[in-house]
Amino acid sequence: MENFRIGIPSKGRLAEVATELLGEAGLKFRRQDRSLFARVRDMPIDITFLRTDDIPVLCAEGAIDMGITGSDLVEEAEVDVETRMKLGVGKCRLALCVPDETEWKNVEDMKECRVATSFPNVTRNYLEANGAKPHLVNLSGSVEVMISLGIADAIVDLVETGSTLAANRLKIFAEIGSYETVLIQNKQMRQPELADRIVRRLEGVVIARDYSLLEYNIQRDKLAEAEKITPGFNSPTINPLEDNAWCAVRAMVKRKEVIDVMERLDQLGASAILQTNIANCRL
Ligand SMILES: Nc1ncnc2c1ncn2[C@@H]1O[C@H](COP(=O)(O)OP(=O)(O)OP(=O)(O)O)[C@@H](O)[C@H]1O
Ligand SMILES: O=P(O)(O)OC[C@H]1O[C@H](OP(=O)(O)OP(=O)(O)O)[C@H](O)[C@@H]1O
Ligand SMILES: [Mg+2]
Repeated sequence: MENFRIGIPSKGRLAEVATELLGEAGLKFRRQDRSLFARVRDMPIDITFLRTDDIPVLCAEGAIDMGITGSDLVEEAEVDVETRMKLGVGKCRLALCVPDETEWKNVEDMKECRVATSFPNVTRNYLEANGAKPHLVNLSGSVEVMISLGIADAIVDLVETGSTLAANRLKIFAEIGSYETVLIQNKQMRQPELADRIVRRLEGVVIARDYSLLEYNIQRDKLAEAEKITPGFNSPTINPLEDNAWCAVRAMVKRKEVIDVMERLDQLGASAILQTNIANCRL
């Protein structure tokens, strides 16, 4: 049987993100200079390096069995693929943006305007659903300068920090959607067991990146309250201590909440509160 194929971006901001994720999930490969293929060590899998925006259609057509790309590009491609999981990286929003000093009050006002974008399908669907029939100017990049070049009145583009908008004296008028990097798969999967194995491995890495392990000692009569602060992924692990009035608790906590949770445990009277980062996990 032919090797299973995973398509990942050959360049751009998602190229390294995808390689790193797969590597942490134990799918190791080395890309030779400019080569379009790499074989995964000890697994019947080939990695194909592709343009990020071609990955959805190539996956739908069966050129690759799975792919890593942006969910914005999946939506724009309007193809029939299955999204297996969100990868917790590459988060951004697609927004309709206008000059800072705009006089428009809402999207319906923008009936006859010219909109520059590299997302024509999503843009048309959104504007038509909101009662506007725009003239679309289709571009593949540098969309933000099109208003000052005089060829558009508004743009639809990705926003992450908002610094590109600010630099061009633009502001968000309406948010169209939130997106992130995803793992997609062809609908007629030839090797579903292998696909599930890859998903499980990636889940281990994605969840581990998102959580820390918190351990602490707490008086038994305060345990119920402590458990409310750290309910864990399923439930916390409780162990007895030599002093019967105390017990040890171990629970997974969202990394971005760790500081706040530690503070609340401290206030409750917990001691020896330790945070450990998790490299990988199976839950
Ligand atoms: N700030 C951002 N701007 C654009 N895309 C982002 C941003 N943050 C995350 N992404 C995601 O990355 C995808 C773009 O990936 P791509 O491989 O084209 O990277 P790139 O760095 O924009 O490359 P290029 O220089 O070819 O434009 C988007 O479709 C989106 O899913
Ligand atoms: O909100 P921000 O953090 O400023 O990020 C958003 C900007 O980043 C992307 O451009 P990119 O760097 O991919 O350049 P490109 O236009 O050449 O694709 C995107 O198209 C926006 O212009
Ligand atoms: Mg780009």
